[in-house]
Amino acid sequence: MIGNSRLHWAWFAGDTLQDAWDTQHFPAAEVESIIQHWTSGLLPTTIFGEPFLSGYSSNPYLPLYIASVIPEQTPLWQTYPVAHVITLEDVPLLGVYPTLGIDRALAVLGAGETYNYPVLVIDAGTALTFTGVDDHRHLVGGAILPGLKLQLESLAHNTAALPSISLKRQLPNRWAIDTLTAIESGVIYTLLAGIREFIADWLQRFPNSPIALTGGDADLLLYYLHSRYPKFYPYLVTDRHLIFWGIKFVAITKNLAG
Ligand SMILES: Nc1ncnc2c1ncn2[C@@H]1O[C@H](COP(=O)(O)OP(=O)(O)O)[C@@H](O)[C@H]1O
Ligand SMILES: CC(C)(COP(=O)(O)O)[C@@H](O)C(=O)NCCC(=O)O
Ligand SMILES: [K+]
Repeated sequence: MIGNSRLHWAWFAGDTLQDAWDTQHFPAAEVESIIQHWTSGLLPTTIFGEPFLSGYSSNPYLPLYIASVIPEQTPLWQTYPVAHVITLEDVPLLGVYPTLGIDRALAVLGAGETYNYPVLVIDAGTALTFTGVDDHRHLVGGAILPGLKLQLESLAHNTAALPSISLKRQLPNRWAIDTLTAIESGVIYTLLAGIREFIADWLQRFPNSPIALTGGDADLLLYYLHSRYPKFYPYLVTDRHLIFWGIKFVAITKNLAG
């Protein structure tokens, strides 16, 4: 999965997830040399210090399923001889609109297949997105806002006095009396209040629907949500692999591997 912040990798043997990890984006020349390694059977076990297809060393023609929200990066990986690019047409959801992000479609499909429909996915990635589908796999809709890191970075980058901060696993004082806590408080409590509204509205329409959290900030967000809104506890799950479950479903049902 080519996301806006980084690449998300999963290695499947049959339909069993063996390993999952993230790497940075690679420049074109680097991608070319990675693919050369794969196709020549010389598989590096680490790239830039990240595990990379570790444990996998025999068959260089492992099929590669690609989903991407960065159009320019997709063709770089398509030079691999058994690359399959997953597009919205491959995803068995009804009522999608043409520009819906493939990550959102796959995550909500993966969530529905794993936790049942109807389902709401909250993806706390570069952007934070809500994506809901009903029990007929029909897209209800969703929303997009800047993710946690993006909110913090945009404050730091567009002001003279505000520093760049990262969030801790602890709720700040709402009524802060220092700058760092004031930023934390503003971003966290506003985000949580907004998320609460979306969840409450969703549960009103679809009582008992599971709500699946994914993306780089899912664990932190779940911690905050549990602390602030314990009544949502029974509905919330975190699953970092929703998109991979979606890709697996598409790959198996469409038999994309041929
Ligand atoms: N090592 C990391 N690199 C980048 N982002 C990270 C990392 N660890 C946690 N994060 C958090 O994950 C978020 C990005 O989520 P992710 O799901 O990786 O994004 P995307 O799918 O858009 O590439 C960032 O907002 C950041 O706060
Ligand atoms: C909203 C997104 C930027 C989220 O990307 P991410 O944060 O996961 O990298 C991506 O799903 C996207 O480009 N969507 C297209 C617009 C839409 O979904 O309506
Ligand atoms: K853009």
